[in-house]
Amino acid sequence: MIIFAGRSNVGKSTLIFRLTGKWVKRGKRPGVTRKPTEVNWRGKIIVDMPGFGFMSGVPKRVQEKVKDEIVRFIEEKADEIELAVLVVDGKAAPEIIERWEKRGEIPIDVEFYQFLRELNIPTIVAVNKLDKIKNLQRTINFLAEKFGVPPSEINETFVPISAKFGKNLDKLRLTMEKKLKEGREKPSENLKDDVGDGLLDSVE
Ligand SMILES: Nc1nc2c(ncn2[C@@H]2O[C@H](COP(=O)(O)OP(=O)(O)OP(=O)(O)O)[C@@H](O)[C@H]2O)c(=O)[nH]1
Repeated sequence: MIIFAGRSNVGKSTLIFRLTGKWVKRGKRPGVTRKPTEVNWRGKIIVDMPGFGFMSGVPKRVQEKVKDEIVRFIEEKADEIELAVLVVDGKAAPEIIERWEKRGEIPIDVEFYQFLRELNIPTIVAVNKLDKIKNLQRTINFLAEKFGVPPSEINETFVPISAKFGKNLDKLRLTMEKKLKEGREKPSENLKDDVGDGLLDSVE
């Protein structure tokens, strides 16, 4: 299972169409609460998650509910999810992140990325709307810093694309295939042992 997630209106559906040739959520009105939509593609299930974050005309209470449902879905399916593609609007994301930080809140994209990594789900950030980004390198570096991605992992994590204009999608496909092949990081078992040891140490 591969999931596509991101704020509302970042271009998730356009991207899934570009990659799979399948339209998800046809005829949907923006901001309408809905369930994750699944399509079959090359023997895999592709899931388009509902958009999270601000949606014009949607009460905050509903937005929170959507977010909770997404989190629950991912936690329940964590073992089945081989890859997550977090789609961000490369033009809007830096401004939104700064706005949230100024308010003293953790930006939802940052929170979401870290949530996926905590679940050990391999994650790619598709930096969409490349056609509108003025300084690409600066944007990527900014996002990497905020998401806590070390410089050595930037290339395999952030892929600038334009879903609408079909730009750089080959790079995204290759990166997705690479991550799928690599699978999950294995050290979680050792990590668990270490954590256990640490706890025992402190008891003794
Ligand atoms: N300029 C530009 N616009 C894009 C690009 N990709 C998508 N869009 C536009 O962004 C808008 C939202 O695209 P959708 O694919 O519906 O976005 P979504 O993330 O599925 O939206 P939700 O259903 O709200 O979650 C549409 O008007 C798209 O045409 C891009 O690369 N560049």
